[in-house]
Amino acid sequence: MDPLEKMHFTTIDYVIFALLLVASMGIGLYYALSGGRQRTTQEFLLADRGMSCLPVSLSLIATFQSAVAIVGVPAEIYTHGTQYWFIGCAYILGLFIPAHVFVPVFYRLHLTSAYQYLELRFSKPVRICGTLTFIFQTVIYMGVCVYTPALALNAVTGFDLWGAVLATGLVCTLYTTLGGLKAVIWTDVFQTIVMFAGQLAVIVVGVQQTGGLAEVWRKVWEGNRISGIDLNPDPTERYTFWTLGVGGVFLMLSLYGVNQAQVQRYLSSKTEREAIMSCYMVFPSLQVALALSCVMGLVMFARYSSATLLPTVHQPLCVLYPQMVLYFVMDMLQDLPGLSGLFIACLFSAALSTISSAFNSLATVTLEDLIKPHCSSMTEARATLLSKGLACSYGLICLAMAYLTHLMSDSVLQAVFKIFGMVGGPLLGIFLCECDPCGNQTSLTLKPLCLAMAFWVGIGSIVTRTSGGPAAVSHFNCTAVQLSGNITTAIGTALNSTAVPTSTSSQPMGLQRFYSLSFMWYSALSSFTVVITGLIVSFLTGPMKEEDVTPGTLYPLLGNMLFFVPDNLKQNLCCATPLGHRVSQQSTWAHHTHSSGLCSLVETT
Ligand SMILES: CC(C)(CO)[C@@H](O)C(=O)NCCC(=O)O
Ligand code: NA
Repeated sequence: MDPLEKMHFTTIDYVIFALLLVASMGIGLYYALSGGRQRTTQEFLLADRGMSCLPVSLSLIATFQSAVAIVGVPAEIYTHGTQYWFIGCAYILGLFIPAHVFVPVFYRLHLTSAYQYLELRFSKPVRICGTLTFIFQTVIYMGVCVYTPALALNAVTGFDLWGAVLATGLVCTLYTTLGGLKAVIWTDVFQTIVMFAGQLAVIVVGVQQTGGLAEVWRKVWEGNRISGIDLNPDPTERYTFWTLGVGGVFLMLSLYGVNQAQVQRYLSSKTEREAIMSCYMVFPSLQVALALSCVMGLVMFARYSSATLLPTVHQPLCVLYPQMVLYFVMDMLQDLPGLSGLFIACLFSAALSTISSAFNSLATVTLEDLIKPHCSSMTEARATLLSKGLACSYGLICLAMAYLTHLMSDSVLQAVFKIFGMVGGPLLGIFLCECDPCGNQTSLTLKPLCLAMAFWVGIGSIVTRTSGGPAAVSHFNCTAVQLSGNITTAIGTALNSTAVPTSTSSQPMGLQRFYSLSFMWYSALSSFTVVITGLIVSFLTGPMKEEDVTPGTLYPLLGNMLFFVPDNLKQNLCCATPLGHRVSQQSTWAHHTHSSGLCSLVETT
């Protein structure tokens, strides 16, 4: 089949896609009309703090599993082999630390916004800075999320690009504004199931059409796509065990530990135990999600590794990065009506579940951190109305951001990882000061400096196009066919080139070398610089006075690590800082702390 020829999309496919939108709207309407009918901010933004762990955990994975991962990961596996799969190792610490360090601290403080924590621990300017950083990161991210599936669908089926963007953006805005966080979480549950079903269907059909599991295995093995563990310490190497397993932990922490979208879900849990449980339950579901995308990449490779299986041998199969997966799916499923619709629904489910979380969490931080502190007399009814207005406005901003994404040209998965690292990394660094009882105000004034450095390496790599090794295009010998006029980065796959690509470019030198740092390290690098400069400055300027530390805002890291040391010795080491239990008890804690000082308190847990 000619890659430039648009593929057929039957009525059943359109119906399935429409059903997804209708069902999501239905869930939104249900929560607008049931329960407390979304008349308080507690219900609209925090689902009445009554959620149980199963929906919360599925919603947690849906938030950062967007169409970017669904189309980006298989393409990554196809071109670079299975090395990326090792990011699964980062999930262990990347979820264990949030469950036991961040969740208890945030939950016991009874927060609404994660950035409230920054004011309790440090000061108001730090909180504002955190909130603005989050808004910046999320607004860019949601543009990419809504644009990616629409572009892929447009390129392969000719479905109107802006029609798809408008449909997803508007439907999502509507159900988010109507049904609040309850609707967001329950649509996430439904959409996660559709997402898994769509990917599974493609894998099953793909394996069957390629000639069975053994055949798929033989082809990916012969094509050198199964990567062993790569322990190369070079930080400019795109994917190695270190970039994925260690750098990935920091990426996971910034997403699952301190990102408002996720923190809000922990806070909406019925009890602290449920919140911790939901974090644990993310682990298996996230492994399933990762395995599905990786296996899909392998099946795709197996199918196209041999020229004889290609529909048209004379035409090189060259597809653009985001479209590659969709091309594969449509090529395979076109004779099975309904299944391609299911995959399109899977792609849009992934997008909807991400942008709905973005709208709700953006409304929350804007109201709680930017507006409420200035209007203390606002009534509950007004605040709820305002938060609905905010959710709706962010929905419209999302459409504008989709247009901006249209003008960008980086590979989407890379672009998203770069944004997460550049913007989310420094923010994670500030939150990591949770474990540093001595951290003071002054130590955070250097934050802009660290942010500047994170941006320097990120922007430098975008401008010079170097991060994580040369672009895939240079690996393969191919004439790039441009499916869409606006994207210039094309990923080519030569028909017969199944050998592992050889790196052709010379070693980068000097600044070039700094820019070519693998983007998987961005989060780790920027959060580390914040922590290290923070430690040095607070050491030089003297630690924060004990009575200035808000009780419950410190995690007794040293105290817990030295669990084998007797309590009285720990007191002398000044590392037994208590963890507050509830905000209602805060006054007692405060009283206690002010009269006796933090060090004399023995940990009660
Ligand atoms: C968060 C991870 C890394 C977990 O595997 C993954 O879901 C991911 O790559 N997410 C970012 C890209 C996206 O928006 O889907
Ligand atoms: Na999603």
